[in-house]
This record gives sequence, C-alpha cells and structure tokens, in this order.
Amino acid sequence: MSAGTHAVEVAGVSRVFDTKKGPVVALDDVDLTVAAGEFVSLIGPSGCGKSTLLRLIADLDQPTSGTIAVRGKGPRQARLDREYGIAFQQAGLLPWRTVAANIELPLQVHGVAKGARRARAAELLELIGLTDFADHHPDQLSGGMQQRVAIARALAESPKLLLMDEPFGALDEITRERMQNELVRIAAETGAAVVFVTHSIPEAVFLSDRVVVMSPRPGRITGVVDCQLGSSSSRTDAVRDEAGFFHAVAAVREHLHGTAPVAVRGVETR
Ligand SMILES: Nc1ncnc2c1ncn2[C@@H]1O[C@H](COP(=O)(O)OP(=O)(O)OP(=O)(O)O)[C@@H](O)[C@H]1O
Repeated sequence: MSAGTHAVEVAGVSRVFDTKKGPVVALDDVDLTVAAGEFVSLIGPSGCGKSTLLRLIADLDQPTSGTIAVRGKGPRQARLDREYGIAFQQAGLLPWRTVAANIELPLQVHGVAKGARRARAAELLELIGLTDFADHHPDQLSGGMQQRVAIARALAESPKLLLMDEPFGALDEITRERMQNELVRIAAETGAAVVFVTHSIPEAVFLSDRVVVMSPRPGRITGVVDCQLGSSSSRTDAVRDEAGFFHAVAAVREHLHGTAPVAVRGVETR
C-alpha cells in the first residue's frame, strides 16, 4: 500500500437481499472513506445496515453494486493479505486454549514460528494489561478481560485496520467505559484505523474522530459528525463531562431523529 492510501473506500455501494417477501435494500448508494489511522463509528437504529456494511468491508459478503477498497485492495485480496483484524460482540475465544494460545492462533494458522508467536503474544498481553493471565483459560476471565483478549488476537498480525461490530455490547457500563479508554489508547499506540459499529451514542462520540449516522430502509448515511475530542493521551474520563462531548452527542442525536429527544429503537442515548 502506498503512503496516503485510505484504510477503507466505499463508493456507491448497495446491498439488496432477496427474501421470500421480496427484495430488502439493506444499503443504498453508500459512500464512505476512512483515512489511515482514523477512528470511524457507524451508528443507527436496528436494521439500518451497519453490520452489513462492515461485513462487506471484511469480505464476508459482496455488494450488489458499487466498489470497496480496503487499504487500496479489493476486499478479497485485503482479507488474503490479512490487512485487517476483526472483533465482534462475542469474544469468540477457544475455551480449550490458554489466553496466550488464543492470541497466537492467527499467527499459528499462518505458519509463524513458535518463538516469534510467543514473543508477539507477550507483547500484546502487555498492551492489554493481562500478562499475569497468559496461562489462564477464557472461562477464568471476566467478560471485559475476554474482550481484551479478542482485541489482542485481532491485533496479532499488526493490522493497520480493525473492524469491530459492537465489541463492548455485552459488557456492563463500568467495564464498557474502561474498555473504551483502553481502545483509544491501543488504536493510538498501534496507529490502526478502526471501523466501529455501535448502538451507543456516547460510546461512538468518545471513541471516534467521526461518527457516521445511518438510517434504515433503505440503509443510507444521513449525517457525519466530527468529534475531535483530543488526542488519545488527553481523552480521559474527564472528556465525558466536557461541553465538546455533549455538543457532539447532541449533533449525533439530531442526525438520528431530529431535535426532539425521542427514543429510536435499538439506539442507546444515555
Ligand atoms: N442474509 C440476509 N438475508 C436477508 N436480509 C438480511 C440479511 N442480512 C441482513 N438483512 C437485512 O438487512 C437489513 C440490515 O441488517 P444489518 O444486520 O446490517 O443491520 P444493523 O444496522 O447491523 O442492525 P442491528 O443494529 O440490529 O445489528 C435488515 O433489514 C436485515 O433484516
């Protein structure tokens, strides 16, 4: 990839599912560019196509029309070249493998030698603060710790892009905010771009350089909010009480459902 190539470029992408009840337009003419190192969240009501868009970027599905480039390559080539790491709502760790062995898994699958695998896992365990848990099994870890291991596994091959679909959705609020702080730091330290799907407005605003707001039926981008709440080192919990944070939350909310603060199904506004 040449310097300056975008992490993700989605141009005129539509995805229509053929169902028994007729065609479902999950995405309609979506354009989205994510710069190298940029953190972009996708937010919108249930069924607006967030996961579909992420799946297209990850080559888990193909668009009906339009084009997608991932770090300057087609999604398939990007997948084969392991240009990105993926983390989902369920950590998806293998219960019979230790924490370290779970992190090493992608490296092992791709033939990395044992010594190099061990060294990389040790590095990542330090990054996520779980060095002391290397030899534990996943069921000995809390949900937040398991999710940190899943993020470390996604980072194993040093991807410059992370694709995350509600990775903190199953966590309690306190753990979730801690994980958000961690992720800001990890993204900054690794220089990875992140495309992050969430239902939570505050989560999207806290984490992101930009929040992309989507509408359902057909799934379209209806607004983009620049957050810019400071560098990773200054983005501490205090940011959550600052005026800039509330302004960005209000702007996202406005794009979601006009100025009236009515609840949108599937979106947390707290
Ligand atoms: N394989 C499929 N076959 C048929 N319809 C599908 C398929 N996958 C998704 N859809 C439809 O496409 C639309 C978008 O789904 P998607 O899962 O991307 O939404 P979402 O915004 O991620 O929703 P949620 O927030 O509830 O996870 C929905 O109407 C969904 O029912």
